[in-house]
Amino acid sequence: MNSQRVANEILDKRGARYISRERLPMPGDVASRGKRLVFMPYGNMWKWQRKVIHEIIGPGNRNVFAPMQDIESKALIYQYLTEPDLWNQANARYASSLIMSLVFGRRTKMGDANVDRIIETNNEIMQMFEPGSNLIDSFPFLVNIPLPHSIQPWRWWGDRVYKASLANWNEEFEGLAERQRQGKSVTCFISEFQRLGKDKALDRESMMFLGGTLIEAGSDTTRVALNQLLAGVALFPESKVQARKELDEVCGANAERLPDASDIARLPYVRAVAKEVLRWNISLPEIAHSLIEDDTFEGYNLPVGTNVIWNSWGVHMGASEYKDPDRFWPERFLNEDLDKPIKGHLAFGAGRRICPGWVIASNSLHLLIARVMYCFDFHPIDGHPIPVGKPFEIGVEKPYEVKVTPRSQAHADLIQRECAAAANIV
Ligand code: HEM
Repeated sequence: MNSQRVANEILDKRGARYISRERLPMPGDVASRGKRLVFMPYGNMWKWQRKVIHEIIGPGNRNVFAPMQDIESKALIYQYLTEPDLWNQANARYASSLIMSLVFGRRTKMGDANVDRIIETNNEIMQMFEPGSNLIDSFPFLVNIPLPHSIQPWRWWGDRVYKASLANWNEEFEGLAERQRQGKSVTCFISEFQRLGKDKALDRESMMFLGGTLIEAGSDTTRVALNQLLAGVALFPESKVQARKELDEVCGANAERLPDASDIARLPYVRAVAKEVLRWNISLPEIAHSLIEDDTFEGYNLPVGTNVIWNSWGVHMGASEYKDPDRFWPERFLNEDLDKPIKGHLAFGAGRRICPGWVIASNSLHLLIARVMYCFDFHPIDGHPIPVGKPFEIGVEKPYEVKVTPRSQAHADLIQRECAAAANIV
């Protein structure tokens, strides 16, 4: 699907039909045993898990998790101030720590061993998406042939990733159980899940996959969005000037105080930046939906089982969809849909499989953008042009070079005063 019009017609308006996922035997069956929500076909288990996620981290509970967004964004800007060259690792730490706090109630530092292992297995899952990376996604019938394990190399890889994922998540479950025994646990997705008795409905392995999938789905995406922000502001500094007009009005032109969550309603430009960050030079891949009954669309016959996918780069960077698409220009989102974070782009997908973390993700972005744009300047570095016009690399290495500096001494002092404690992760 090469336009938002068609994607919305199909995925939104006819969403109940386009609700399943493309069958990907390697990441879905072998490496997940059908238990990773992202690859799960439509059915009772998928419906139940989506409902529980909505209940626990949906719009009704946004305030429960707001303190985590507050403390992690403070820790991030403190790291920008004190270790500016490590901005990429700071972004990764922020994203991992936020989602880990949300799911297991545990903050994480740079170089956290289990986070690194989780990122590694997640990268392997992403590699499984790449065309030609494995035989069974091209020839799915192979997965059902009872061949000896020794002649199925795809199973060696898939089984290893499956076992590694479970071992990583088991460590988090054990850690949480220990904190609960010691009376040191904080409210998080899994503790709410247990409090509501939802754990009674799932075997332990499925519960581990549910928690683990949230970690996987919520960390890289947030990190990549942050990388877009820094590049967009560095290349198009007029966005910073506009953002600061409203930020200075609300928080003072001389670093009087940090923006906080209660300011966001008065910061429309910041909310527009969040949408532009998700659109501009989009780097994350899309995931196909699959049709559960026959359909016809504008002359095409689409039988049950057809996979449909939106062309994320083509839509978001296409001149037929957006004026001057290469320009990081948040003003384009200052319209009647500004307060609908999922409208005007497809970065969270669409329809019944739309990202269930979009409320949390949007709130995180709003607070972060307000604080980062209020306090920091970003500049391209001579001899290291920021490569736009194709998606940034989404691996853990720096996708580009950028210079991070505090906006003024007063802003640096403000960060020292208000954020040092948040960066002290024990
Ligand atoms: C900037 C941040 C994020 C972006 C850009 C993003 C984007 C996406 C996209 C494009 C999809 C596929 C949607 C579709 O098929 O229509 C998705 C699915 C998903 N996302 Fe996110 N996401 C983000 C953050 C999060 C967070 C914070 C969480 C968890 C708290 C999360 C959990 C999930 C899950 C569980 C799925 C699978 C849904 C399903 O298959 O039914 N995401 N996300």
